Amino acid sequence: MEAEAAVDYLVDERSKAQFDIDAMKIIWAGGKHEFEVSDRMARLVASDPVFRKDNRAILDRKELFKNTLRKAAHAWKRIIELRLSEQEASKLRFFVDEPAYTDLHWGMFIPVIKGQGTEEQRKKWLPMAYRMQIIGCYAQTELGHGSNVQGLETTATFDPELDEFVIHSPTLTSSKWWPGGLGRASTHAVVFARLITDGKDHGINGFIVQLRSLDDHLPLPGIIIGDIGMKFGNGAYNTMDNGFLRFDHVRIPRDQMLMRVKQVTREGKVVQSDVPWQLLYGTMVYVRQTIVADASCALSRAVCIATRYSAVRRQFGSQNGHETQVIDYRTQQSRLFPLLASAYAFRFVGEWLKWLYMDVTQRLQARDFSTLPEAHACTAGLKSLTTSVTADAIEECRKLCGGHGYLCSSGLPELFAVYVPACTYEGDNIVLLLQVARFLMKTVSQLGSGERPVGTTTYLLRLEHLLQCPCDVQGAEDWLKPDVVVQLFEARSARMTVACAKSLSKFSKPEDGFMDLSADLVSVATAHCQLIVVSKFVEKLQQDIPGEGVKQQLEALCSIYALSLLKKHLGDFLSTSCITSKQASLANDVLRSLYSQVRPNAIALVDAFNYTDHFLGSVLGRYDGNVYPKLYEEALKDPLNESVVPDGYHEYLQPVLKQRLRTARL
Ligand SMILES: CCCCC/C=C\C/C=C\C/C=C\C/C=C\C/C=C\C=C\C(=O)SCCNC(=O)CCNC(=O)[C@H](O)C(C)(C)COP(=O)(O)OP(=O)(O)OC[C@H]1O[C@@H](n2cnc3c(N)ncnc32)[C@H](O)[C@@H]1OP(=O)(O)O
Ligand SMILES: Cc1cc2nc3c(=O)[nH]c(=O)nc-3n(C[C@H](O)[C@H](O)[C@H](O)COP(=O)(O)OP(=O)(O)OC[C@H]3O[C@@H](n4cnc5c(N)ncnc54)[C@H](O)[C@@H]3O)c2cc1C
Repeated sequence: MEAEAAVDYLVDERSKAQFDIDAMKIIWAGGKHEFEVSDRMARLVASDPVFRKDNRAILDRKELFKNTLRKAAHAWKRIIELRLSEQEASKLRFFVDEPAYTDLHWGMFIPVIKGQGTEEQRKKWLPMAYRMQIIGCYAQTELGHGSNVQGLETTATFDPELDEFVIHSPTLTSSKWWPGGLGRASTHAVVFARLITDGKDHGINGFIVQLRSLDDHLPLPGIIIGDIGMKFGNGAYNTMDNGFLRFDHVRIPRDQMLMRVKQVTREGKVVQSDVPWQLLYGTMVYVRQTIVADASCALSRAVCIATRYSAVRRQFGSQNGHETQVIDYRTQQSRLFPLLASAYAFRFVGEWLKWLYMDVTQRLQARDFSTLPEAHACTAGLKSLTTSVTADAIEECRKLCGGHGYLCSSGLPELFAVYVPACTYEGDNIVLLLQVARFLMKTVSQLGSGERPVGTTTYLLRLEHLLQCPCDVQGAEDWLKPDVVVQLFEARSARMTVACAKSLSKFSKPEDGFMDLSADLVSVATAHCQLIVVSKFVEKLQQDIPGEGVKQQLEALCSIYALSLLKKHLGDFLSTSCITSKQASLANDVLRSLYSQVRPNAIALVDAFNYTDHFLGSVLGRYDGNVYPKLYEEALKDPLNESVVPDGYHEYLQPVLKQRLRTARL
């Protein structure tokens, strides 16, 4: 095939932008320093051949896993050689873009020891973990128990004679099953097990258990361990060694029980410290918060691919002598631009959630536990909302790219396969929304008792007003007023919450009500979480936003985010009498004009994510838009194209063809 000169097919599109893209890049990254670090690490990874990833879909499992080990080791070598900071190292791992045991080591094993260990335990274990002299994972889920943490079966029985715990898997269903990094790589795990002393069950707790020898990596006596097998998709999450683990009376010293929440004395007495027992779930709160930030990355990545390709792809019609760019179809815009707006919305809510998490952590250190329930509800709810939307959005982006979106070289199938388990891990999304609903029902039920709602539920203090207030939209332009929109989302959430609370109160046993009304409770929790995202976007815009035209673009995206939600959940808004059908129709008109406003800026708005072609891993999303020759190039790399006549022709194709010839002669 003829070699084509490097042409930037998207130059025209970029010249249409009406805002300062460099300023937007900094807003997206969360600051100048963050942008600089992220940009440097992305380039570092992209320029290193060890980090190539275009062959993942065709490697077999063993090659794939070995390759991941190689990349993780190389990443660690670079981190040491370049003396990277923790922030730089974590960005580097992010841009390597391959699930690996290191995610669990840095993302859960270290945080669980930090959060649930005593100072002595932190001093002993963390330095080894930071230097990667031990590799750890987070072993909570069992074959028979995932969502219901209190139902775990693994036991940790105290033996006062030897001052040790005996860790045991009493049944098949108590086998640990799923922990990432467990199957092949980890030397240690924090294992969640039932604490038993003197025949009494004290509920679950974490224990540091060594699994494999530090000399030859063989499993230690009493440890039965392996990988749970292939998961959804080619490549994708199969680079990760999710594992199984059974214990046959494995002994560990008493001081390997993580003792910040509960302690066991030398005599076997259990002492509960004054921190809330829910801190045992603290690592999950931490990770849920990072998953929200990660959702905006995955979503923006898919949207970047679909937007660039939509500007390159032409079908039907006539536009300056060419067919029409598919991005100019209203249907394409109405599917794509709400996703672009959601990417920005999730970025800002993720930033806010990080702040909330830091705030609750500082308060906990100062023994103020008052905001813990809200932090749990926000992290659980936003993890659920953002991952569900992102998973659906990646699939929508695949469809927005037509047939070529289904090719692995589009990057979308693998992104989807890697991303969808986010709806399940760190808490099934429905189970987590039910936690939010429980928190909302409790908040509403306590309103009369003088307990003041805090943070994101403060709007419930204006319940009387919100239950009656009409929507202040008279003309289309009123839909662009942030206070009008926020109040509308508050009214919808408040009305749905109260309606559900009333229905619940009719049940003599609250648990029965929760079972019966659980589908409605999930809708209530969703409405509350959407309110949080809308209001955090609006709050972001009240800050100083530097850069020509940047604020205007973000205002348009914020309105698109809110009004497209309104359109999608119109039933909620109409059935709670929050708006009239006339107002709904005005909102639809405004959405159309907002799409026109965003259209010339669409390419620049996705360029602001600053993704390298290496990270995007997509022929369709290439920065230069040079899609067609590169699709050919990728196709020719497929192993099937290595020979002109396929392997198997002589055994299986030729005989069939010959047989058909004979039949034809008959
Ligand atoms: C593609 C490239 C990859 C590169 C990666 C690079 C970067 C990635 C960046 C970010 C992503 C990060 C990580 C993701 C990556 C990979 C994933 C890998 C790992 C996944 C790990 C796991 O999945 S670990 C296992 C997780 N398991 C769960 O989440 C279990 C869910 N279940 C529960 O949490 C609980 O069982 C429960 C909450 C559902 C119920 O609890 P329970 O005690 O039984 O009952 P109650 O409902 O009665 O609750 C009692 C009270 O406690 C309150 N509460 C509950 N939870 C908490 C909490 N966490 N904090 C505070 N309070 C809590 C609850 O509200 C009740 O309070 P009240 O009594 O007042 O009502
Ligand atoms: C890729 C991946 C990586 C993982 N990594 C780890 C890890 O590193 N460490 C670890 O410990 N675990 C890990 N897990 C396990 C994960 O945390 C659990 O799978 C998750 O918490 C969901 O639990 P479950 O599998 O028991 O689902 P289940 O609870 O069995 O869910 C099945 C269905 O039942 C529904 N359901 C359950 N309870 C209720 C309820 N009360 N009300 C209404 N509906 C309900 C759910 O909505 C779902 O539709 C990982 C999982 C995956 C997929």
